[in-house]
Amino acid sequence: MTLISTSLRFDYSYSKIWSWLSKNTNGIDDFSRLFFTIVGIFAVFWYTWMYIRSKNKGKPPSPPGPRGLPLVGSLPFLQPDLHSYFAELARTYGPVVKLQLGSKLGILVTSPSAAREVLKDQDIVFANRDVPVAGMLLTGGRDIVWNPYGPEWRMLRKVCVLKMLSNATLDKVYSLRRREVRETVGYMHSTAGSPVNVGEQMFLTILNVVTSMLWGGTVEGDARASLGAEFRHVISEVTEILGLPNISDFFPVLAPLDLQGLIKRIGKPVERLNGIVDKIIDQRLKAEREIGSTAGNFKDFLQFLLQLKDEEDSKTPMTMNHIKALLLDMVVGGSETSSNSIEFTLAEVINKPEVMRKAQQELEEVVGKDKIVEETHIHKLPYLLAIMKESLRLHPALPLLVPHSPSEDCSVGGYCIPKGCRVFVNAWAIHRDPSVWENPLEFNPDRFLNSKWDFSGSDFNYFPFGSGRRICAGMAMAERMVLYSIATLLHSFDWKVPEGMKLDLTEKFGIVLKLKNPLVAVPTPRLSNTALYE
Ligand code: HEM
Repeated sequence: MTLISTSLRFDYSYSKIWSWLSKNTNGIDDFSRLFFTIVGIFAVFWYTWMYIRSKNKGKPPSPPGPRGLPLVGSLPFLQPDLHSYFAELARTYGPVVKLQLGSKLGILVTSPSAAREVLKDQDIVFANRDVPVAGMLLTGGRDIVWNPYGPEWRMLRKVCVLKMLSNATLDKVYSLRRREVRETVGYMHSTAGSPVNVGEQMFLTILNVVTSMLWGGTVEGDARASLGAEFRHVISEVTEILGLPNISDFFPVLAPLDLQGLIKRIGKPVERLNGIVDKIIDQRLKAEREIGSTAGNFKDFLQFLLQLKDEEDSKTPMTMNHIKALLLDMVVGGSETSSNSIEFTLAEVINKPEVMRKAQQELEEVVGKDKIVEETHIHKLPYLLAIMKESLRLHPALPLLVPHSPSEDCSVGGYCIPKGCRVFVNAWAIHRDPSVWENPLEFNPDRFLNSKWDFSGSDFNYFPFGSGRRICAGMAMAERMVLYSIATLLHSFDWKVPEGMKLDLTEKFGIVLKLKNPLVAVPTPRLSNTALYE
């Protein structure tokens, strides 16, 4: 009986659907039409949901995060200072946060244990980059910074870390660092009593060191000075644009429209940078043709790289494009990072006169007031090292590192992290975590005296140079250059802000963190013998 009535009901329903679907609208009942539409939609959703559930069975959940708007996600809510905005989101949602940025998924990592999972436990999985459109324009993604993890990246990194920026090579080119730092001291002495734009001076110093290491023999005299000023302009333009959220990255289909005009804006400085590097390489090749190769005696990195290219005996040969990309990495990656760090350090020290006194006292004991600082002194200056560490804790040059990207689906902090997303490890926020650091916002170098923290990236409470395979390739050079410069500036001068001006330590986010308002300070010579400033 039940079977017959069920079958009759089914036949009845079936014929209703059929009459509706076949548009046989004779006597259509609006109610059943609506009913079957809803049931149909519900069935589709239900099957889809069951399918996704069965596929995701056993998979960890997605990280929590703000809901965002349809299509654009959280893009309209991004704030200019991404590092502090991301830290705020972490306070609301936890150490692993999901942030939908247009069609791209961003993952924010803001705890030492989650950072360890990304940079150590799953180092290889996360060793890729999500290359921004602007980064592609700069080097075609073929340099160390943007190259995916693989043989090409390994070859470039080996050349850079083991040959060009190794301690042994850096020792060989100390005279270049010394010459540039002494020149800066001489300039500051000649204008003593007047305000100095510290960041600008230190940028030129570092840039001259880096470029003399790279191609020192080629560009000399006035050309070198004007090249320095031009480089500063184009490099700060490039790093500024690299740090801006670009709609073309979040909606690749819209990339050709360049809606914010960022690609157009970065085009000019990139063209100029490429033009300068091309010209320098051409001049060198011409000189080698005319005078003959100087292979054998180490002259500079360009000579070394051209030699490597000619040898071409490895499986991953060095090409001219690689050489250009490496030179650009050194110039762009090495200059602003170091000079901004020196500027932040000096600003913090000026803000704390007792720290300046303590550092100068240490310098007097180790160097004396009748000699100049040499790089060999820096290993004997523990308080100065503590000052550098504390400055990089509060103001890490790359506050979100260079974003990493996983090569496969994986999990972090118990959450599912999909392949290809953009992972921001917020070193800046971790360095200010009150559960790790006492009075985290206070500049207090003492916390690093006799401490276990170093720059090796083995402790995930403190990693200003990153950690793991993608750790900074120029760490050895940065450490020497920043310490040597700070030691020399504090040994040679007393520093104060100009009368009537206030020291402003506000930061401005960019791929490289900077002071919002450049540090302008007045140096007063503190060594009695003027010969020590020549
Ligand atoms: C105070 C100065 C510096 C700081 C704080 C710093 C910090 C960093 C950080 C945090 C990263 C990213 C690590 C990651 O993604 O996990 C990085 C990458 C890099 N840095 Fe530095 N850096 C500095 C100076 C330099 C210098 C002087 C050079 C070269 C002359 C340099 C060359 C590079 C390169 C090539 C990479 C990319 C490494 C890769 O992707 O394999 N950096 N740096």
